[in-house]
Amino acid sequence: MKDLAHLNKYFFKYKYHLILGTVFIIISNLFGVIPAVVVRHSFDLIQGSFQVFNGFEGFNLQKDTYDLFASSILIFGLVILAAAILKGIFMFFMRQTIIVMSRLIEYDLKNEIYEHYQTLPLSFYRKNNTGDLMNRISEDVSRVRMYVGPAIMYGINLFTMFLIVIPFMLSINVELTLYSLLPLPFLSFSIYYVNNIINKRSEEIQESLSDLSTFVQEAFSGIRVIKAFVREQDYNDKFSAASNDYKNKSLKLAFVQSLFFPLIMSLIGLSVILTVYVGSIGILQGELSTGNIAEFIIYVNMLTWPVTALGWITSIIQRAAASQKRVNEFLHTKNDIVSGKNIEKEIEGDLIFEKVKFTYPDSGIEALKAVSFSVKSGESIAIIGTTGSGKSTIANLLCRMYDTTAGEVKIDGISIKDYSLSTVRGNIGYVPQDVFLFSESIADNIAFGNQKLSDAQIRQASDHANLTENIDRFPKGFQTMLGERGITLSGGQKQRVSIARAIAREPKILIMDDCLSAVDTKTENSILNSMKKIMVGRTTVIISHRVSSAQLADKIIVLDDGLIVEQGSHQELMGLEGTYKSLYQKQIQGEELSV
Ligand SMILES: Nc1ncnc2c1ncn2[C@@H]1O[C@H](COP(=O)(O)OP(=O)(O)OP(=O)(O)O)[C@@H](O)[C@H]1O
Repeated sequence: MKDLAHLNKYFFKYKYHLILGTVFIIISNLFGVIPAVVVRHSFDLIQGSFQVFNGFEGFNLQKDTYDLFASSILIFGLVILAAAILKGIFMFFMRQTIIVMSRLIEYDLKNEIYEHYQTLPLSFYRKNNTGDLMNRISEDVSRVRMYVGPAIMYGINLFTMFLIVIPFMLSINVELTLYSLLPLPFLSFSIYYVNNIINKRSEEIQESLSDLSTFVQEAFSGIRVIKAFVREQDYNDKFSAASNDYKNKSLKLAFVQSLFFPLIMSLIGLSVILTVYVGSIGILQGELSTGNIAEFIIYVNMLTWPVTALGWITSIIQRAAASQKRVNEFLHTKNDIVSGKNIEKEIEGDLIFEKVKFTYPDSGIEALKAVSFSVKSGESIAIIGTTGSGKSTIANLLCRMYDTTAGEVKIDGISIKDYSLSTVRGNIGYVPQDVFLFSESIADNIAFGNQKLSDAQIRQASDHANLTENIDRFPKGFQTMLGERGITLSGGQKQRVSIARAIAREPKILIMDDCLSAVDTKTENSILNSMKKIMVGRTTVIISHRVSSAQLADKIIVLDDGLIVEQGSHQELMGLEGTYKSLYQKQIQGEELSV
């Protein structure tokens, strides 16, 4: 329950909604009681009037009595109608305040979570899968909304209804009150119990449904492989099994749900029977009138829904607390990538790695072991090495996605940890190894690096990435949509859009993480050559498997298992007769063979 305390700040923010809502609930309940009292008077009036009416048998006064009686009943009817309308109006206001408040809190909470997600480091995203992140911001927030809206509303309703109705009942007859209220706690408990079973089974269904969706999504994303390996029948069988599981769970839920209403109805019926039975004894003893019984039946009906709601509210609160606990777990996750001095200044692009060690926190893999190198601003450096040697880790540390385990990364002689994150990342144009393009137009994907770009600037960035020629071939050119609703670019085209995006922001430091692996060596060289123009005045870090792209850099470092094994210019490394040279020869031979 203490997890729900996180929401108190929102109740405070929307206090006027809450206070007004409570007032509206009280007023609507008062209007709910009026008909019961009027019904008692009507019943008693009918009974009394009949005796008078019969007493005037044969006299003219009999008609007058009848008229008086009819007009009184009409007035009572109108009062009941007016009370019902007013109750309805105030119920409308009640929902317009409390349910609206819950929607506002839901909106704020979603924004709070989303904003917080964005501050969290990459390591957080490695640990938690996307489905989980999505669930907490959608499913869990919806459950929490059920607490801040309906549960609060029906909770206040229950409380005020009891405070208003019970004294009325007690003032008429204590014994009748006790008997008619007797089944209600059972009703509440049964609803709580059955509701919990329903929730548990619904969750199982939800899980089964999400398994089913994941299965279908994966099957159709990989349809090419399934068809190529003739695995359709196998997948059909797997789908039927998953679908069957979903069906069985749904049937189990339908069974409990079928019990739900008969259970409520029989307990309510029991209350009414007890009221009529005990009330009739009261009438025989002359303590009660028939009007009292009618009035009590209305009171019992009025209390039935709030009492039913009690069980429901309890299980909503329990679920909301569990959901808020999950939400809080993420909200309390702190971003450990914080700035010491928050320096914000123009940077030149001098890079220094000083005995940098780095171990990935989640896997414990030591990716870099005392790596030292430096690059002057405006120079280019190539990082080359076998897979898993730690090349991308260097890029991650430069973008400050992670902090070093030991040693220091410096930009312009100042520790990267002292700059504000936006200064570091705002000055870096990063082309990641795994290209990610948004489902937007090509122009929007390129301009992502700098939202204020003109069309001419977008075209220029695309020229530098050797991409324009390809784009001009699409009928809609730069406005061509990408992603599910658009076209699919080839691997090499995607990589070049990603390069254009990084160039477009005119960064001081450009990091290209193996981003030309999907183009052939010839295209790679022509891209790198055309990029030479834009590399002027920028520090460029080229991470690659290929010697062909490395040799264009002013400086090359060769990594092996987290250690720098060679460093220098292409000429110097060729002179060393070491790893670089043998890699060079192997790759040149490979290219010659493939020509
Ligand atoms: N996010 C991560 N969490 C845990 N371990 C990681 C993570 N990223 C990389 N590693 C591990 O760190 C080591 C270095 O990985 P890195 O990605 O830097 O290699 P790389 O040289 O860029 O390889 P490649 O050329 O295949 O991209 C590898 O052993 C890898 O398994």
